[in-house]
Amino acid sequence: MPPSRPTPPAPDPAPPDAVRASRLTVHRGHRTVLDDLAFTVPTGRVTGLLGPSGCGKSTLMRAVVGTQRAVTGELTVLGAPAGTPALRPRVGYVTQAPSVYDDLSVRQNLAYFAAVLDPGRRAARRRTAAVDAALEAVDLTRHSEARAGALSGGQRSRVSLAVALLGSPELLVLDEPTVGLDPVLRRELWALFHRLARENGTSLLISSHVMDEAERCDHLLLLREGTLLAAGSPGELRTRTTTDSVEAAFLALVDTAAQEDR
Ligand SMILES: Nc1ncnc2c1ncn2[C@@H]1O[C@H](COP(=O)(O)OP(=O)(O)OP(=O)(O)O)[C@@H](O)[C@H]1O
Repeated sequence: MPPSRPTPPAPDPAPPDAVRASRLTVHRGHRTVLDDLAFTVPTGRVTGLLGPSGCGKSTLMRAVVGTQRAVTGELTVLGAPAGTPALRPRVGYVTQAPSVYDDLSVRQNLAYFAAVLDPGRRAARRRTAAVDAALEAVDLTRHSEARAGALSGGQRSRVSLAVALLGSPELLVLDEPTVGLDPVLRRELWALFHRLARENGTSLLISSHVMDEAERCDHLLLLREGTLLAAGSPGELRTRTTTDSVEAAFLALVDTAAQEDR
């Protein structure tokens, strides 16, 4: 009888999704701003949240980080209900308005937030290392002594991003981080996002209303007027709609949705 072959080890189970939403609905005033959404944000990937201005991207992000009121449905973030206090150090959030102190230098800004996250004299060395690493990640080492108020808009938003990177969050939620940046800087930031996903296993949820940025994402959530038009990789969306760009796919999906509504 031939010797029996050893059974190959079972493949690693896929990690649970970083975010899972079902029946997610948000009312603002008398309006339904997000309407019955179901989606996932995969772990360790770059997920783009794409859609025109006013479609609800910022509202969805606020719901994920737990700062949005009147959220109903199920929304699980890193295995816990969105907004659970224990999630705070595990989730980094950068809003559209850079939150930096203008009268402090770039390094002082980061040192301040590092001290809030990791206080105490004994952590001083660890804080310096974290600040240096964050400065380097966003390519601001050369400007570390500059006063934040004297930086360009793009540099200021990179300071905000560096603050969000300080605690090495498992999930990074970035609201239009590349808006107003020149194409070279945009390319560098997208390279950084993919490096964080690949090397650190960070999950990133990044909003943009610029469709060509969609092509840079691993996974996409296409939002329109508070509803989810489609989700999938750029390739899947192009194939599904027999188009050759995510922008064309988006338009085809809008047309299909309009026909279904008629
Ligand atoms: N306080 C509010 N009360 C009622 N409706 C609001 C309020 N704030 C925003 N909205 C509406 O909610 C909708 C979604 O806004 P949101 O900021 O989430 O969109 P967005 O896709 O992030 O837009 P942008 O890309 O312009 O930032 C918009 O139509 C907006 O008019």
